[in-house]
Amino acid sequence: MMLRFRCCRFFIVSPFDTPLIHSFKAKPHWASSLIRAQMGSYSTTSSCPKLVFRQLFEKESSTYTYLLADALHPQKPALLIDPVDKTADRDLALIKELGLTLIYAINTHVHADHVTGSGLIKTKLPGVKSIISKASNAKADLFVESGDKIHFGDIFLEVRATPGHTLGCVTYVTGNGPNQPHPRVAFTGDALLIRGCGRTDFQGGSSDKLYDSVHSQIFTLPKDTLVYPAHDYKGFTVSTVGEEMQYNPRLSKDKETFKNIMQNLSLSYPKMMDVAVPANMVCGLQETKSEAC
Ligand SMILES: N[C@@H](CCC(=O)N[C@@H](CSS)C(=O)NCC(=O)O)C(=O)O
Repeated sequence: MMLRFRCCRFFIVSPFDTPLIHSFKAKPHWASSLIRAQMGSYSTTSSCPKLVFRQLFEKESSTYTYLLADALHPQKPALLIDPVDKTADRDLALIKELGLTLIYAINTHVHADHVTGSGLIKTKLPGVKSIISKASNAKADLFVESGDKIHFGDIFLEVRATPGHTLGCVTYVTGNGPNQPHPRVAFTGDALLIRGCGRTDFQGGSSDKLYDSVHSQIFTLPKDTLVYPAHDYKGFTVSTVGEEMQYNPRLSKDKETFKNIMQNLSLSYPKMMDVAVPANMVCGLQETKSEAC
């Protein structure tokens, strides 16, 4: 049991190198403990032999798709979080190369800026099941709600409802347990972006709800939890709960300030919105409607 736990630990590596280690030595013992504790919240380098993890990027919509699999399970069951239609072939080729068995195509919400790859993937691999939240009102094979667990091999994701960007947004968090990845990993969709958050001006968006969702469902996770969002527009790849609690320029503020910021974002509507939203309500394949979901 101990061996399995160690095997699945994400190794904490300092994002800083030697000069900071020197400065540790110059400080009293209590100060270095404090710095080490704070560093734990910001460390993002990880390794876990059991968990296959790939962050994949679709550059037109700046979308991240995540591939996860249990490499130690005989079938190597895998899932994709937020696949994009344009990069579905790339992702499926990688899955084949790695000898994984894709079982789920999962969405964090009904996206407005790109078409999901779920439907397309299902036409190519009919055994794959699509998953989305019940609250999204979209078509899929399986619907999840807060507290549900999605198992792939011996690893699972826990579902946390995080409405606010859209009504049906959820965050998927790796399980809390001795044989689960450590630190935990949160796939936050558009609820929490790195140093930002999803807009709240359409699709049932609400800045009031988003603030509550992030503070109650994400900022209550351990501070070293890794944060992987559905988009990044600034070149960031990963953050942590502790880092976003401290430095997120929107969500580290009080609720009234946050609501004011969100009201004044003045973003133009996503270019693909009129195509993407109706398509994503039916798994990304409008022409074949719900049969493909
Ligand atoms: N320019 C892009 C859309 C950019 C955008 O609005 N992104 C959304 C997430 S996708 S609906 C968002 O919430 N952004 C928050 C922010 O602060 O940027 C396009 O035309 O597709």
